[in-house]
Amino acid sequence: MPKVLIADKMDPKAAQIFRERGVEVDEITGKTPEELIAIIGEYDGLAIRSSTKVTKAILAAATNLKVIGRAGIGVDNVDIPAASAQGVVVMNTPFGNSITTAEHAIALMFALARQLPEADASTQAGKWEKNRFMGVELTSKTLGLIGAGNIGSIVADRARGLKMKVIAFDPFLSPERALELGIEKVELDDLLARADFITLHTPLTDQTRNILSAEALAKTKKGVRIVNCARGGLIDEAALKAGLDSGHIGGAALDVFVEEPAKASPLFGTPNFVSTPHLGASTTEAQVNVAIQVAEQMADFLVAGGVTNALNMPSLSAEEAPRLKPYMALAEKLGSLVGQLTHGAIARISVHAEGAAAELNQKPIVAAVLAGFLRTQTDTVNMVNAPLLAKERGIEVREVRTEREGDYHTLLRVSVKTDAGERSVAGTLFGDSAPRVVELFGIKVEADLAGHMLYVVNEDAPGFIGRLGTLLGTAGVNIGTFHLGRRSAGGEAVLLLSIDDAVTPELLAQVRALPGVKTAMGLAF
Ligand SMILES: NC(=O)C1=CN([C@@H]2O[C@H](COP(=O)(O)OP(=O)(O)OC[C@H]3O[C@@H](n4cnc5c(N)ncnc54)[C@H](O)[C@@H]3O)[C@@H](O)[C@H]2O)C=CC1
Ligand SMILES: O=C(O)CCC(=O)C(=O)O
Repeated sequence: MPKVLIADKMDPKAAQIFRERGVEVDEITGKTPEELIAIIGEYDGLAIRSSTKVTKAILAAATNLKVIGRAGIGVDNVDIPAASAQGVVVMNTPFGNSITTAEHAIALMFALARQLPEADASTQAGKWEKNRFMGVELTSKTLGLIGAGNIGSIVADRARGLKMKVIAFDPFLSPERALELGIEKVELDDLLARADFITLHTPLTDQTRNILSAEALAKTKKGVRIVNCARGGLIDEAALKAGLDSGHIGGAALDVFVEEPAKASPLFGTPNFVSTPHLGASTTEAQVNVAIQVAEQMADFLVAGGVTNALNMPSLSAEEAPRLKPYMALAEKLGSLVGQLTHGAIARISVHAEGAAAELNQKPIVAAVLAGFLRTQTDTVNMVNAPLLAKERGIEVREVRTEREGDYHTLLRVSVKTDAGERSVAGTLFGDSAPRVVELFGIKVEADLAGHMLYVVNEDAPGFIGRLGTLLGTAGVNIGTFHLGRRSAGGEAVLLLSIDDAVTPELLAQVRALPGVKTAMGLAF
């Protein structure tokens, strides 16, 4: 039974779903990295929010880990390249907390417009400072969105309901989508010059880090009010403090900080500064949503092989998974076969799906071919890191589909291009489930690829099979299955034999010494 660790506080629905789906679950929150390292080795899955930082060191100790599920959107607390390199799938829940976070941005906008936190503190301190707190209306003001994805779009919708004019800077926002959202797409400088309120809704990337730098803040309208519910690091905090102190910035509300947890900040205590401790996603509704979603996604993966919302692997629904499973087995075997039979640098691997195979999701099939192929070179490869490893090794990967059936109802062909040219192997599924190789470098065969195998290429001549059989019998090698194919009578022939034990170097030397043998190799699947 797969075992999952819930390492951050999560709605109890998550644990309930894991159990219902046959996944054992431990909830151990608030651990230090060292404590997590000590226990992570026993888990197949790790469910987190934003508190747990999944570093290289934690991954190195996570020897059984197959999936990390982030109950939320941002995955900047997970070292995704390290997870991918280790073959661990990383999933998030991209929509479950968007409305909640958008509402928090709107709440903070109101808090700034009416100085609600300061007015509250003053009133509860018995001061009744009615004249001190003069606010502004949101109606007719210009809201500048930086980032108009899921959350930005919801903020835009709510702001339009509040009769604000919404402009947005987002290089990836299409004019059609802007029109649909009823917002004006602008350049950043234009937004800075026109916005009365600015809210940020982008991930933290090299392009967005300090997008509100000292220079950008200097271009804003005097009195601008700024809200960041996305990620710390989008705003230069020192420049923000200077802008608030000088009065150029009329107010700022941060839910997120460069350093979290933010227990001390020069911004704390600054007039017109409002802060919350990364509460954007903290509503009952959002937490139930993300807990259910992350548990279902992780259970789908661990129990049925379904992949949803993965950041480092192609999607594969739990419904598709059973249909794809035999194809993935075939793809891995074909990849492994060409990997074992090919020497030297590989320039390209092409995966060609024909007939029924062409109707399927090709991404997992291609990843399985690459994993099978690369496993002949490294042990640490799986479907998650295989495309990355192939890229690192300079292998071009091609995907081809032909829906028309050829000789077989369904066929996968894997071709490798090396300095010596291009060669291919092909396989089909018998009864839609049993993988069989049906072509080996242009020679028709029909073999299951399983266990230990002896591969021999020889000149087709009478008596050869008898001599080989005698040699194997004398060497005490038991033959399980025997598959034969030839290019033409008297031409090149190929033999694939399954045997009980691994082929020894001594046996190979004897086989290679038989008259007519061109190549002999031991294979393992
Ligand atoms: N405070 C909190 O508790 C929460 C924070 N978040 C954060 O909110 C942010 C936005 O989330 P979503 O809207 O779901 O993400 P999304 O991926 O749907 O939208 C992000 C938008 O940013 C845009 N973008 C990317 N690079 C840009 C650039 N250089 N300049 C301008 N725009 C750029 C993208 O085109 C996209 O439209 C994420 O960082 C997420 O982690 C999300 C949920 C809760
Ligand atoms: O889980 C949380 O409280 C933080 C949510 C968040 O930042 C996100 O989903 O990106």
